[in-house]
Amino acid sequence: MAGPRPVVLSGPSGAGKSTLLKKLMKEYDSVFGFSVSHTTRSPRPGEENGKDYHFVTREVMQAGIDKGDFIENAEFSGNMYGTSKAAVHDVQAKNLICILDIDMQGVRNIKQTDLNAIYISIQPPSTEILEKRLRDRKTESEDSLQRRLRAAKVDMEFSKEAGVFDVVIVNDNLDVAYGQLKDALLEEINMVKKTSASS
Ligand SMILES: Nc1ncnc2c1ncn2[C@@H]1O[C@H](COP(=O)(O)OP(=O)(O)OP(=O)(O)O)[C@@H](O)[C@H]1O
Ligand SMILES: Nc1nc2c(ncn2[C@@H]2O[C@H](COP(=O)(O)O)[C@@H](O)[C@H]2O)c(=O)[nH]1
Repeated sequence: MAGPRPVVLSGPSGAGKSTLLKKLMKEYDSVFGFSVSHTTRSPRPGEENGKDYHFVTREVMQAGIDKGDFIENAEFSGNMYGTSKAAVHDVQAKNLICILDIDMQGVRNIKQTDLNAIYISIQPPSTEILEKRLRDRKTESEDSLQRRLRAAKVDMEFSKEAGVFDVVIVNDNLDVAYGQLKDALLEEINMVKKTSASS
């Protein structure tokens, strides 16, 4: 479908993707729409089904994958995650910039599609700071935290691969990182604003 280019935000768990994208969607609520993924993990306190994720069982998720309902799916830290075709379509149908928050397997898979996305990697200043942020968030068991830190090491290397990401943002100071994210998306934001003003 023609329309604004989707934005893929990726990077280690705990790097600050959700924090940054929530700020963006708050400031530009009529410009961005979130691609609500499916996952088999349990909801965290405050997370809403259908808003943060579609929380489903493995059986339901696998059935959807087998039916061809997903653009991409991956196993991360012991759970399944995936972007359904409907999640992206629902946002694009409103002429909004679709934001996907996905891991590096998702990035590789989305790159094989015709989505023509803008790829942005959000990285932590260091593994030590990442670990502190994840621990302070208090959402993970020790086992899940260790899995996420192992995945983070691979992800931090992946972000350095030439030609994968259009922009790599180190989220040290939140306001600085947010400014960099907005700068990277300014052209697309202005395009959507212009289109909605003329319609
Ligand atoms: N620049 C920052 N400085 C300090 N703390 C931050 C910063 N950015 C985010 N945080 C905090 O770090 C924690 C992890 O951030 P967040 O949940 O946004 O990460 P994430 O990349 O979306 O993780 P996941 O992939 O697991 O969903 C949160 O508690 C958040 O408040
Ligand atoms: N490949 C995909 N990865 C996804 C999707 N939705 C989220 N994610 C990534 O999973 C991890 C963990 O998320 P959490 O909410 O359990 O902390 C994180 O890196 C997300 O970016 C998806 O649909 N596909």
